[in-house]
Order: sequence, then C-alpha cells, then structure tokens
Amino acid sequence: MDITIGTSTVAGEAQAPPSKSYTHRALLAAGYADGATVKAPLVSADTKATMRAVTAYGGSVDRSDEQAIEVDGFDGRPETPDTVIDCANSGTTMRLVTATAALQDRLTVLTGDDSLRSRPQGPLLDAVGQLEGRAESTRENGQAPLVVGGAVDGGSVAIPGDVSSQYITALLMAGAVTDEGIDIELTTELKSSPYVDITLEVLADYGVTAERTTDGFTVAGGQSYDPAGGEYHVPGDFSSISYLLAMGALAAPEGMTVTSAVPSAQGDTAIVDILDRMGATLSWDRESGEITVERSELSGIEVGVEDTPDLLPTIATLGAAADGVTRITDAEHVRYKETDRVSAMAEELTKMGARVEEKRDELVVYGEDSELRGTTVDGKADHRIIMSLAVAGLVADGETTVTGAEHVDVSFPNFFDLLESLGAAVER
Ligand SMILES: O=C(O)C1=C[C@@H](OP(=O)(O)O)[C@@H](O)[C@H](O)C1
Ligand SMILES: C=C(OP(=O)(O)O)C(=O)O
Repeated sequence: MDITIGTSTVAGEAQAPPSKSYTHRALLAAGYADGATVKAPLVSADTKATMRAVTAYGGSVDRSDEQAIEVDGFDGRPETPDTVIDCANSGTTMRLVTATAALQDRLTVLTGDDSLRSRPQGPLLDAVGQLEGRAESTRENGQAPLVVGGAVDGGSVAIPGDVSSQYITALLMAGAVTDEGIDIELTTELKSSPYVDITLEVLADYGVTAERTTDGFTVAGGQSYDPAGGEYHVPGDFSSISYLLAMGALAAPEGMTVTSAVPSAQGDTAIVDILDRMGATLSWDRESGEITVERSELSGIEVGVEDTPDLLPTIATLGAAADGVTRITDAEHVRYKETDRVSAMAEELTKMGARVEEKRDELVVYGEDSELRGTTVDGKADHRIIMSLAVAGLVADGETTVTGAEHVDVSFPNFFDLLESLGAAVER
C-alpha cells in the first residue's frame, strides 16, 4: 500500500501505543511461567510472532480481550514445536525464542521473512553451541532458517555485545529456567544496553533475578517465573512516541499532547532530551504520562545512538528539517535492522531534497542545505523508515508518497489513522 502525505499541520491528543519490547518479553515470560495476564499489550505483527512461538512451545494465548491477553505458559519446559516457527519480520522474536528452543532435547526450526532471514544470528548460535546445545543456520551463513535444540542445562558463554543486545536478553530469559543458570561474558562493548535493562526490569517483575557482572551478566538457574498478582502491565512505547513528538515539533503550531508516556527503562526516552537539545518547546509530566510539544525552530546537534538505535530514522528526519548540522554517531549496529537504516535514511531523505552524508557508523544531515520537497520514497518494508519519512512528508513542499506503508503494522498498526485524526492530509 502506498500512502500520500500532503504538507500539513497537526493538533490534538495522541495516545502512544504500548511498548513492543515490553510486550515481547511479557508474553514470553508468561510462557516460561505457568501463565499470566499481559495487560495493555501491543498487538502488532511482531508481537503476534512471539504469541505464535509461545503457542508452538506448548503454551496458549487467548486474544479475545486485546486489552488483557491471557497466556497459559509451558512452565519452563517448552515442548517440541509441531511445525516451523515463523518469526515473520521480528528480530526480537527470533532471538528470544532461539534460546527457548535450546532448552528442549529435540529440534525447533525457526524462519522469517526476507528481511529477517538476512539479519545476523551467528553469535547467538555460537553461544548455544558453547552451552552444548545444537544451533545451526541451514545455509551456514549465520542467518535464518535456523535449527536449534538442546537440551542446554546452563553454563558460561562468551559473546560479542556490539551486534545485538537481543542475544543477551534471550540467554537471560532462558537461563533462569536451566539447572545451572548462565554466565555471560561480553567480548566487545554492549550496544543497545537499555534493552537489557528492560529485560532485567521485566524479569524482576516476574520474580526472576538476573544481574550485571563486571564483564557481562549472570542469571541463576532453577528460578520460576511468577508475576505479582498473575499479571503484567505494559507501558507506552518511546520509539513510537518519537514519531509523535517529531510530528509535534515540526508541524503542530498550536501544540499537541502525547499520552501514555510513563517513565520506564526504555533508552528511547532519550527522544525527549534530544528534542529539547534541538530547541523544541516541550514538557513532560512524568506522573500523568503526558508530553506536550509544539512547532519550534530546531537546530542540528550531535547525538550518539549506541544505546538508542531505533531513534536514528526519527533523528535523521528532524535533522533534515532543522537548521545547521545533525551528526548521528555510533550507528553501525543500526545497519543490522529490518533494513540498513543508515543507508535507507540517507537515500530516501536525499530523494526528498536533503543533503546527507553516510559513513560506516555515522549519518550526517545538513539541514542548512536541505529543502524538503515531496516525491515518492521507498519505505524499504521497514516500519521505522516508513514512519520517519511520513513525518518528513508533513513539512515537505508538495505531496510525499511512501511505498509499502502497511509495514507500520510491525510496531504501530494505527499510525496512519492517528496521523489523519491529528489533522494531517493522508491519502491511501
Ligand atoms: O530487545 C529489544 O526489544 C530490541 C533491541 C534492539 O535491537 P538490538 O539489540 O539488536 O540493537 C532494538 O533495535 C529493537 O527494536 C528491539
Ligand atoms: C529492530 C527492530 O525490531 P526487531 O529487532 O525486533 O526486528 C525495531 O523495531 O526497530
């Protein structure tokens, strides 16, 4: 589906969707438990992939009330799936449930769409091997399809930290139900580390202890997942909030308000500080979870995305509409996402009239030399590229058509409905 955005202003109130990262973890943790109710979950293409995996391992997921998903767990003992697990577009699902597969004797086959089958899984497969499990890429290229089995009892692994933090999350979540637990030694610096903080927070809420060590992380074995009161409540998603705030800062002369923005471990909360540093008028009432923002003159800044890779597309759009230079650094791992997002934003913003320079681990946007104009841009079948280009479309001169816009379903299914309800000119 192509979506065309006209130059527009926005106003009003926008509720942030629930967090994708917390929902994945809460659902899988409920699977590792006897069961739990996941309240206010994100129901999206990616989280449905995790629901499929929990079911494949012998749990069951009742979605009849989408505000409170009832999960019957497999209680730390996953069954052998009776078919292939399709993780679709979701890296989080594939990484997290690879470690689940390693807990049982027999084999699990994991696959995904073209994008997911091109993303790196090698370090996690190697870690399962170090724990004496079986984990292979069918094509022997470190990419899915994967064949994974065990049974892993725990032990020690050494693993790089600069490819994906999801490997660490996977090992911690599965490690808690092994006999011996898992000690993780990081052989390179951890990128995306707030995502491991989210994991530690969810584990604690499910009554599971895991912690940082001097060189990595450790989780004791023999633990049970058991959330207080049998339920878990998912907070709003700050990666999704980044598009809403960017919209407001670029195109809301009368201001707009984002709700469900409560503090949590999400690194992408940094978008509030980034916009503030760029000169946006915004304020965050943490108690009520409301952020108000209004159209402001923005200036370029330097910002490292080592901890916040998912913000790169949003910051690139903001930079293209700001004065001066926006330098996004420490971005190499942003190339391993649904698409290479460093290249994707460079290419597509360039089509819209921005001057952008791409380096291996940096994206530099010369807002001072950019005059955004509407054209047809390729959403690259990547939800974050699509949403960031749509936001750029609000302030481009003329109409911007974004191809493949249905992929917002991965993390923010009602994105375009919401954009329209805020007053933007959206044509499907
Ligand atoms: O664990 C998670 O929920 C995520 C971790 C991050 O990936 P990496 O750790 O691979 O950078 C992030 O980009 C992704 O959107 C969600
Ligand atoms: C990279 C992302 O997710 P995943 O790794 O789960 O595909 C994302 O949502 O931007």
